[in-house]
Amino acid sequence: MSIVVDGLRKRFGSTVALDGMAFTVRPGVVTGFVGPNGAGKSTTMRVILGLDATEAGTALVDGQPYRTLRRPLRHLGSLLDAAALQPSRTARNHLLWLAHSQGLHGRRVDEVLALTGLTSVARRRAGGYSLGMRQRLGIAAAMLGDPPTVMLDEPFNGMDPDGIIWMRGFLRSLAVDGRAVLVSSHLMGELQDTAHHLVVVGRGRVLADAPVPDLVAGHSSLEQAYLDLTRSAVEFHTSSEDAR
Ligand SMILES: Nc1ncnc2c1ncn2[C@@H]1O[C@H](COP(=O)(O)OP(=O)(O)OP(=O)(O)O)[C@@H](O)[C@H]1O
Repeated sequence: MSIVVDGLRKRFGSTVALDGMAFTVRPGVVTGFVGPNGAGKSTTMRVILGLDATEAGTALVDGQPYRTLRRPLRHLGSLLDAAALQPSRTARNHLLWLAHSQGLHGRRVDEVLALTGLTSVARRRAGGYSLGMRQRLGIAAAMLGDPPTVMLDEPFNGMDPDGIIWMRGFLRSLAVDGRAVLVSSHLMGELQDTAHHLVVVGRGRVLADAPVPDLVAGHSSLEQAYLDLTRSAVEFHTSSEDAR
């Protein structure tokens, strides 16, 4: 298994962000990570990267905590926040800086620029990029280490229709290559015809974890299946509501 998350628990003050989150992400599969606002998707991804601590549970990448991996970008490429870049650097310099800081060959920079369709704008300052272009740049950075596992938080945000079509094809091509892909979204439609498997979460826990055809069975559409599953989990979970 590429990513294994088990029994994660985390609170922010009285807010329960993760309440026993547990799932696995497998190679050759696009796993959609979906749930309403505040369900705990971003927090889970931050925990996987070792950016947030938990009160309980484990998150392993290739069998190890991410922070203990010697060359982490060669194991897991991730995009959490497309806005997190140095605006005065060109996209190419941003990637070159990242590659060098991680001991990766500069040659890979031109490959990931081509992979994400950014070659013609690579010498522009990243600060002038639209959100959709920043998402592509973030994905280019995630692909620098040619990782077998890719984790993207809301990569469709800010993408125009062309970008959305490109993103869908890109995600599926990663799976065809045999990579494990975890991609979050709070809009079911974005993952239609893209994800093979869905982990549906609400209030910090897994509500369903199944192949897309299994989830759709018995519902009029995938969207309806999602709405039925998450109906009881659309409000934030606070300790005063925690009656268990
Ligand atoms: N740094 C923080 N401080 C306080 N509360 C936080 C913090 N980060 C997350 N939370 C809370 O933890 C819960 C889970 O948030 P998280 O961002 O992980 O959800 P999400 O599923 O990614 O939501 P969205 O779809 O809106 O991005 C929410 O109630 C959120 O308000």
